Amino acid sequence: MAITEGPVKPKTPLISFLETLQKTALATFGSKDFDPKLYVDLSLKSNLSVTIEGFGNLPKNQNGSVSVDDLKGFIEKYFEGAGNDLEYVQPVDYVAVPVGFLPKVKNMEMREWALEIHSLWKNLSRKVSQEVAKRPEFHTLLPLPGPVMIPGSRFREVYYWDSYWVIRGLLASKMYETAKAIVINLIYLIDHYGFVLNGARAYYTNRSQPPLLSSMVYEIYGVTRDIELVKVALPALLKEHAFWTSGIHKVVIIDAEGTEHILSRYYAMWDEPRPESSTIDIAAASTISNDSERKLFFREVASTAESGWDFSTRWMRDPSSFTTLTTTTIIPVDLNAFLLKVEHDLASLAKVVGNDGIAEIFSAASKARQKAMKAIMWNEERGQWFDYWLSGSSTSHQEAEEWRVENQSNTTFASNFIPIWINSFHSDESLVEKVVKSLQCSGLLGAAGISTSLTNSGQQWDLPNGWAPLQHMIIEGLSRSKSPEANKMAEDLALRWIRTNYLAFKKTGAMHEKYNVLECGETGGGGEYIPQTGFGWSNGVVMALLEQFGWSEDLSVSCE
Ligand SMILES: OC[C@H]1O[C@H](O[C@H]2O[C@H](CO)[C@@H](O)[C@H](O)[C@H]2O)[C@H](O)[C@@H](O)[C@@H]1O
Repeated sequence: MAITEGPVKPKTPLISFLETLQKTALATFGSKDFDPKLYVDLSLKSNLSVTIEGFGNLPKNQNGSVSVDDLKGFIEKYFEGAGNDLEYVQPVDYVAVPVGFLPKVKNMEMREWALEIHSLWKNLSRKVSQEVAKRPEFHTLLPLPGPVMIPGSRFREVYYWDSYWVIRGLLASKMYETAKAIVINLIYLIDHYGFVLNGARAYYTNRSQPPLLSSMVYEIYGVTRDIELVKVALPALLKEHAFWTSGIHKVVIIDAEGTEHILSRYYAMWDEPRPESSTIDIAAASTISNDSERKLFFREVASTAESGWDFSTRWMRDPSSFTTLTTTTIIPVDLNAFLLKVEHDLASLAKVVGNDGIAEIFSAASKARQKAMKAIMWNEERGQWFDYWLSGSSTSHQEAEEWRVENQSNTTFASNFIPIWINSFHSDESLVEKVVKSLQCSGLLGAAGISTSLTNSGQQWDLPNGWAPLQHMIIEGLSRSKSPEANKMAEDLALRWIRTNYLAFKKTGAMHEKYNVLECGETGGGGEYIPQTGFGWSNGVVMALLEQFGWSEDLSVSCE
């Protein structure tokens, strides 16, 4: 199904120019080690018009390149370095050894390692320079009211869903003020843009990322009992819920019994190449000759980025062809599980501030979504929830569609197990039993944890990569159920993941954003990881798992 309609956000003049610069840089420097994002993260030293004039004066070759010296000189003269508009800031609540730090980690070597990771928060902590608010048109970085934790590596700005696991780690580090400041920044984004952006950059204003803000507030409240934070967050969370459950994100499905269900999907307000990956997206679209089809493809690319799973065969009609991305026509299991969690959280946070009316509305909403997920996504024989592929008799995103058994995907991904993270699923013992069996023989489990998919496609969200956030949610869900078998599985998977991170850290001196789950201690592919800086959500997951499970194993034990 091709959905042809949908809003598109305007592009800023600075982004348009930086994309031109990015293209020129690729033609000039070549593709080896080329990172397109670097160019859209630069900030101006002088007015854009002066900069464009300076660029126009560079002698150009026919292929669009300029001389390497000319381009280097131009960039130096007219731009501040990428990331220079973010300042290092010492977190106010950082202490080298927090009181009550990871009480279950008794082993001295592991404690030292955990303290080393804890100390990495200092390296990832940033605040947006005041220059950004003074002259926003000079920057693609967006102003924010407080300090943030960035993922690290090439990601120089705060990210939405990464922040959830960063916060879980900060809570283990007893850095409650830093955790709250991140939430306040995300609320600020909702106040200004109507939703939490993918990340705090002007080129991310066309999409969000998996909605986990309510979970951040819920976790912080659980530890700090800070009612003021809940009061501030609630109106923003209500706005965010509306963003995900109406308009372009809303999908209506009529089940086999004729009951209508409302679910959600990813849908970016963008139909051009992503500025941070413009050269890559243009190359990917080179086989598409038709303009409107190219626009559809670019929307699918941006919508996949909204899913956080950029990229995976999960979203492709033909796993061997990237241009068959069709994310907007898929009802994703994980997105709907996250929204179910938002609804549960809103019900309980509303109660915290004494608003029983809102609590009732969201308690009813959560029941409706849980029912919808059962009717549309749950597969009793397989013991998993599956993404649902819309068949799309229409090009509108508002019309109801009838459920068809053949439209339920039958491909296993780690996302099929994410609902087990949600209380109303993991409290159901017979359901947990089925899910545990299914996960056990899913083929996703390896020496180093839970793989993301079974397809070795070369895409970063496919085999052989295992990602920290997915491990954490599945492990946490299993550990919270009453089933001893599920608890045992959770502990086993947690230790596999901790060990993988530990061995990789010893080998490379760095935390990585993903690991090869087939081999323990492997670092996984892609990206550049700078030793001693850590990677935000990976640090957070390890800290949270160490807090929950401790470490009782002999470090010399191998991964078999
Ligand atoms: O630069 C390309 C893409 O990078 C981001 O995606 C990846 O990193 C994020 C930060 O750690 C993470 O949240 C996401 O799940 C990763 O796939 C960015 O989010 C994309 O929008 C962007 O196009």
